[in-house]
Amino acid sequence: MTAPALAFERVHFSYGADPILDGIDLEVLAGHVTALMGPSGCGKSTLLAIGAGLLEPASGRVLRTGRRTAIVFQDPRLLPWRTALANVAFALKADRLASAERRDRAMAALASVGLRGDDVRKYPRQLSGGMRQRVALARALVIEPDLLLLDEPFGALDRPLARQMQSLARDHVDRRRAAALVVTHDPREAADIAEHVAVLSPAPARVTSQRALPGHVASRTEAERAAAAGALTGDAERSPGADP
Ligand SMILES: Nc1ncnc2c1ncn2[C@@H]1O[C@H](COP(=O)(O)OP(=O)(O)OP(=O)(O)O)[C@@H](O)[C@H]1O
Repeated sequence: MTAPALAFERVHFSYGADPILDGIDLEVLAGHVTALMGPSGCGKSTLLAIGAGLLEPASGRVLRTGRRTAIVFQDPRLLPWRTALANVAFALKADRLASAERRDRAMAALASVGLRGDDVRKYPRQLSGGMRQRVALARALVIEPDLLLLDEPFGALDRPLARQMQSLARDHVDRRRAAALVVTHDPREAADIAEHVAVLSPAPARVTSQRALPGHVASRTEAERAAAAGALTGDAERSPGADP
C-alpha cells in the first residue's frame, strides 16, 4: 500500500464571501504523479497553494508527510534582481551549504533544464518566458522536494520542450519516490505523466472523479495513452457545469 505524501480531508476554502472549495478529499501518493483537472477558475491553483501551506483552509485538514515541498506557479515568480543562477542557489539558502556547493548544485539543476553558459548569468528580464519557466523548475528541483506541486508550468513551452520538462519532473518523482500534484487542462498531458487523475467541478469545487491510469507512464503504450486521454475527456465533459 503506497502512503499518501499529501492528503486533503474535507477541505473548504473561500475568498471573502466566495466559496471556492467545498469539501475536497484527495490523496497524493509517494512515487506517483497525480494530475489535477477541472474548468478554468474552479480552484485548482487555490488547492495547490493550500497543499503548499501558503493558504489555510477554512475547515478540514491537510496532511503532509515529507519534509520538503516545492511549488512552481503558472508565472515563474523569479526574483528580478538576481541572476538565473542566484535565483536557483537562493532556494538552497536554508541548507547551510558552502557557497561553492550551493553554486555547483544550482548549476547542475540549471543544466538539467537546458540552461548553460552565459544564460545562467542573465537576469529574468533578459530571459525568454520559456527560459524563465525552466529556471523556476530548476529552483523547485534543486531542493530535492518530497512533494512537488506544479501549476501548469509547461504552458509557455513548445511541445518538445514541455515533454522534456515533464520527464525531468517525472524522473525526480521516480528517483526520490517523491509525490507530485500537477495542474493541467490537457487530458493528453495527464495521460503522458500521471498515475492518478482527479477532476474538480466548477467552484465551489468538489472532486467529481478520480481515476487510476494503467501502469507506470514509462511502460504505457501509445494506445493506452490515447485511451486514457479519451476517458479523461469524457470525465471532464460529464463534470457538473461542463459546457454542453
Ligand atoms: N487572491 C484572490 N482573491 C479573490 N479571489 C481569488 C483570488 N485568487 C483566485 N481567486 C478566485 O478564485 C477562483 C479560483 O481561482 P483559481 O486560480 O484557484 O482557479 P483555477 O482552477 O486554478 O483557474 P485556471 O484554470 O484558470 O488557472 C476564481 O474565481 C478566482 O477569480
